[in-house]
Amino acid sequence: MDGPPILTAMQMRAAEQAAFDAGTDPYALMEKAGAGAAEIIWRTGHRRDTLVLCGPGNNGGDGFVIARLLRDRGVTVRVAALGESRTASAQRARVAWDGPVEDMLIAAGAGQVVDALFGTGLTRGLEAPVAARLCELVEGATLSHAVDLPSGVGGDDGALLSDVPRYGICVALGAFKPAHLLYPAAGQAGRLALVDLGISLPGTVRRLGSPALTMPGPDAHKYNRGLVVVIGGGMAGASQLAAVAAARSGAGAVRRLAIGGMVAEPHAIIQRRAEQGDAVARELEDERIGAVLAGPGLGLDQEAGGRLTAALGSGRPLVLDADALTWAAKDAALSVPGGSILTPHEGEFQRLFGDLRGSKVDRALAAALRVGSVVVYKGPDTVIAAPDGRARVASGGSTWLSTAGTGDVLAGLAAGRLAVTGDPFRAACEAVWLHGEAARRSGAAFIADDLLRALPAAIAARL
Ligand SMILES: NC(=O)C1=CN([C@@H]2O[C@H](COP(=O)(O)OP(=O)(O)OC[C@H]3O[C@@H](n4cnc5c(N)ncnc54)[C@H](OP(=O)(O)O)[C@@H]3O)[C@@H](O)[C@H]2O)[C@@H](O)CC1
Ligand SMILES: [K+]
Repeated sequence: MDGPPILTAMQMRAAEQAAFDAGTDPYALMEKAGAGAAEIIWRTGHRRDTLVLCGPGNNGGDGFVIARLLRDRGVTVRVAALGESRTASAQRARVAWDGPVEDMLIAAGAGQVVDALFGTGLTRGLEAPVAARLCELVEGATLSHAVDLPSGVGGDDGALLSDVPRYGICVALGAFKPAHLLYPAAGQAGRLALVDLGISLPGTVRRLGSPALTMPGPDAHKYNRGLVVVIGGGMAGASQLAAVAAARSGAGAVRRLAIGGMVAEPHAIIQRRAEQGDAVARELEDERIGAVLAGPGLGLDQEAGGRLTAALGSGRPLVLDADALTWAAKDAALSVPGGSILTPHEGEFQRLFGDLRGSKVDRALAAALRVGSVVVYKGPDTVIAAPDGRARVASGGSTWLSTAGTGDVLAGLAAGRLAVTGDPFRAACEAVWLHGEAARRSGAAFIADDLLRALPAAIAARL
């Protein structure tokens, strides 16, 4: 679950400063960063003729180190700079490169381009002629690498501050930055690589890693493996997708409370009629219940409100999705109990929390703190945030997930894992990972039902 840390520019600078204070030589760190990046570029580009673009700061310094080390391996390397080097380490790296330095704005292209113009020190978009030339050079190359960050992206929030080309590989130095995983910036690199600089880093915000799941023990039975109740509504298919996802997430038993006709299969899902709030409340009195899911197909009529009110007042661990979030946004009387899991997409998030400031990670964390619950802020870059400040980011998954019913599957997985683990943050992380893995295994043009079939193999892969 714990992938590599994600640091803002300020956190990165603080981590580097702590390493310097503890005796690390700043120039040695630049050499290490440049060597790590050069190794990755060498492995992919080999002897391809290379143009390294160097900016005025330490990112440019990394570029001079990379140029020198590639040339030492026999690569034909040219360097083009944007002005003078302004930091002590960058000046030292520039002196160590004893070849010519061309003007970036008029330099000719090459088969491989390395962008070391700007990294975490970028404070504003590139001037239009610089951005235009950068795009021409990168798009004209067969291989391209952005060093630390694509020049022109806001490292902390993933915004595009000027025109940014699309790179083959982005080589992150020391740690991932939010822009490596948050869109639109995350879409500007085909692949991500990470160079470990060996410095100690804070780990509260991380990339989502693969979970370690466990088999049921010999004492397992359907109730101690987790009992899930899914509250249904007018759209039976949505709550059914969620119920099957909960069952296939490893939970021991799943009940679906239906308001109308029953769904034929699978037979493993127990279906009961519960149309009014008081009937739902009675169903939720069972103390063995490990998670209640409300939202998928719930409805927005008065009776749906009654069913949701019963869930909110049940005292059981909750997962709230879809219509439950719409209800919570429009009816201030419906307060979300702390310790729940909320799974809003962009529109639901906006309706619930309004315009929060900062990056998607910042907004998810602020929302989690406000409701005292885990927030799964969905999208091509899904952020899972806990009220204690932990966050995990899952990005770059299958874009085929943008189809009807996949949100119901995710909500069901979250409820299932919550019943299994009893830990909302862990459950949300496991659910997002399993959802992404089931999508990856389902290939192209799948439908939500296909994800359900892919789940057992996705789980087996992590046992
Ligand atoms: N710290 C370390 O020890 C290590 C750091 N490492 C590397 O350092 C990178 C961070 O370096 P950095 O802080 O020097 O910032 P960087 O991104 O090179 O640019 C800043 C310069 O650009 C300028 N500038 C900004 N925006 C601009 C614009 N739109 N158009 C024009 N100019 C603009 C800005 O000037 P100003 O804003 O004052 O005008 C300043 O001169 C990091 O990403 C990693 O690659 C690694 O070597 C590991 C060791
Ligand atoms: K760069």
